[in-house]
Amino acid sequence: MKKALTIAGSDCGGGAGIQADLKTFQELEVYGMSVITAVTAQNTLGVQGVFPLGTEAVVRQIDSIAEDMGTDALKTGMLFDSAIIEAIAEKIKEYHWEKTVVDPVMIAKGGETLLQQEAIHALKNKLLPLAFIVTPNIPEAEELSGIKIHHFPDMKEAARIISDSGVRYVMIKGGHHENSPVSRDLLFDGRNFYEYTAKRFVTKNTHGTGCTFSSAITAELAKGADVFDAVATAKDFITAAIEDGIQIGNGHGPTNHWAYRKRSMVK
Ligand SMILES: Nc1ncnc2c1ncn2[C@@H]1O[C@H](COP(=O)(O)OP(=O)(O)O)[C@@H](O)[C@H]1O
Ligand SMILES: Cc1ncc(COP(=O)(O)O)c(N)n1
Repeated sequence: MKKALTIAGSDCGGGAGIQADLKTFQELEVYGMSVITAVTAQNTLGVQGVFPLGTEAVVRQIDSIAEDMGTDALKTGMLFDSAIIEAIAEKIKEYHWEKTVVDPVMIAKGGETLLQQEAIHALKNKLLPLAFIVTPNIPEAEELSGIKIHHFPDMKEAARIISDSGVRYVMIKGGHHENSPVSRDLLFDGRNFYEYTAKRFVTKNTHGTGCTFSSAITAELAKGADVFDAVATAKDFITAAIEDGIQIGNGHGPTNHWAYRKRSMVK
């Protein structure tokens, strides 16, 4: 069985972070492992507390996995600060991990900070050069590129700038374009652009969409898919998960990780 690792924050509410990643790995039939960078107290209403674990705890978890089991692909999510990012970058180099998906989580949907401002430099300069693919949403792409994204052509310009950091593929997610009838994501390979478009659903149950999407890419890469097939499957997975989103809690409910497999069983 292929293995996938997530290095991210815990969401006790189960919709985002480590919990969303492991559910996605399971649904896509890879063996899931996790390295926790921070524990959050969180629910569908927002983030009530953030408790980082510190670099030693992160490094020791990575070593435990690498020295025994290894992994076929990995993703990073919430990383909290530059010390944690630098420690992870060193480990990715040490273990020659090539299939690294970086989801540059910065701010929760409710506006709470999940990455310190001081860490953005380390993310760009230490982690992105080691990454296979980076998956920013629109505000994250603005932060990484330094330009404002108003329209689709701006996404292309931002992707070009982010690509200069040395990452192989840039995938900018269009989920934040709320007035569009479609959800249009853009992949850039350093030369050409590829669009992944699906129906946009009007729903408030979008907690964990980015985590779920990037972990689905990771699972597919672990199984040996190329980047285009991995992104296409991840897009189908997240679209189904959003369409069947779950009304749990009083705020932004989670997506439904079971929806994709349920549909393929019905077919
Ligand atoms: N309302 C929606 N309907 C359909 N797809 C969506 C919707 N919101 C987001 N998506 C898709 O979900 C994925 C995650 O995007 P996004 O929500 O922008 O990420 P993040 O959670 O990091 O902000 C992308 O493929 C995006 O196009
Ligand atoms: C621990 C943790 N990691 C990431 C997110 C971002 O979630 P989203 O996927 O909705 O952007 C979150 N809210 N909590």
